[in-house]
Amino acid sequence: MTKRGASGNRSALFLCLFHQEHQMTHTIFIDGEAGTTGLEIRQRLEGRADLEFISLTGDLRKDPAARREALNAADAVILCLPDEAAKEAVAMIDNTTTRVIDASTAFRVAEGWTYGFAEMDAGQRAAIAVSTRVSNPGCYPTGFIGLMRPLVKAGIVPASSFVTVNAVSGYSGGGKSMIAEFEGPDKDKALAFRAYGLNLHHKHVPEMTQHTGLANDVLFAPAVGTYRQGMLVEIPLQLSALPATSVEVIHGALVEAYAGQRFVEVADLETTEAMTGIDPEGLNGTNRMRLHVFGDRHGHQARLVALLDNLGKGASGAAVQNLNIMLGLDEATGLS
Ligand SMILES: NC(=O)C1=CN([C@@H]2O[C@H](COP(=O)(O)OP(=O)(O)OC[C@H]3O[C@@H](n4cnc5c(N)ncnc54)[C@H](OP(=O)(O)O)[C@@H]3O)[C@@H](O)[C@H]2O)C=CC1
Ligand SMILES: CC(=O)N[C@@H](CCC(=O)OP(=O)(O)O)C(=O)O
Repeated sequence: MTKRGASGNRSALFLCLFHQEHQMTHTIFIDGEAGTTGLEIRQRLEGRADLEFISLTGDLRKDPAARREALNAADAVILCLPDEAAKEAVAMIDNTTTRVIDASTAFRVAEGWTYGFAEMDAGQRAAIAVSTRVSNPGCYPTGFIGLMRPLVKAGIVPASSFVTVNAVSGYSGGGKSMIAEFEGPDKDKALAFRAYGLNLHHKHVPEMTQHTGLANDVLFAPAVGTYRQGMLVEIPLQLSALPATSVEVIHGALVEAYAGQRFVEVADLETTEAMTGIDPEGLNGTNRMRLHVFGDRHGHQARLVALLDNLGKGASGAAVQNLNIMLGLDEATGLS
């Protein structure tokens, strides 16, 4: 491992470039590297001989000049910042070559950005591969869109439907401030379980609605629990309110939509019928998402449930998957 300035006099900015000794090919800058999502991305990229990293430490982390220089020196940047800082970072890029993956909510329904959910459509992976601006999906939307988009596309759920989604997340979903609330000195004051988003204006509603093709805003009811990581995203469906359908038809549509995908799987109906509960932490540490269709095969109701790690397929894992795709690599490099 050697350490050098990003280029020429850039070393005056104490901009440090860490790289492996051999065949360095792609230079990566993670803006917000010290945050919850940034740290997880860095861990997943650790030890990759094909990548070199620009890293800003100390006061330089938030220094506009140092960030501008890093953003323009990198081949690819991953923004792990609050929305406003992400917008600021994108505006600082004044070249046409730096490729951007934004983990925030800022650009998920924005013109000119590609939604970074590779499995959501046959052409999405190819679109990500050639895009210079990729917005990483939100954690809850990954579960919701994963379940709902194939059903709207197949006409099983009409686009005009009024859909509700319930969810529970570990507290790492709220970033450093929520982690401090649940792990800091006042942790005893944190509720074991709390419903939130009670004003019904959660920031994920636009992307959940737009990327499923639904015409009406989704009614989103999230909650957070006293555990760090992992989530369940659930869509309750009254099948009698839909055009003739069944648990088997819904399950079949999901199986067909995700056939051959490495990171999105559909639990078989025998498995879901035997389940008496579902653990939100069940896929922690992975980039996988598992979709379940619960319900009586001859019944009139179903509960569709996505299980994922909010920091895995819901954030950092997906960001690494998108980076791999954009760099023309096997999308699973460094992921499990
Ligand atoms: N946590 C999750 O499960 C998910 C998060 N996301 C999104 O990823 C983004 C990051 O979230 P998360 O990692 O949870 O948040 P954190 O609060 O844990 O981390 C954000 C980081 O950004 C840094 N930062 C803030 N403003 C600036 C700035 N102007 N310049 C440089 N650095 C700055 C913070 O610095 P400091 O350390 O000083 O506070 C912090 O290190 C958000 O947009 C979030 O919505 C997406 C999917 C899931
Ligand atoms: C528990 C919790 O607070 N979760 C966050 C969402 C975390 C997340 O993934 O938001 P983005 O994907 O949009 O960054 C929230 O509801 O705002």
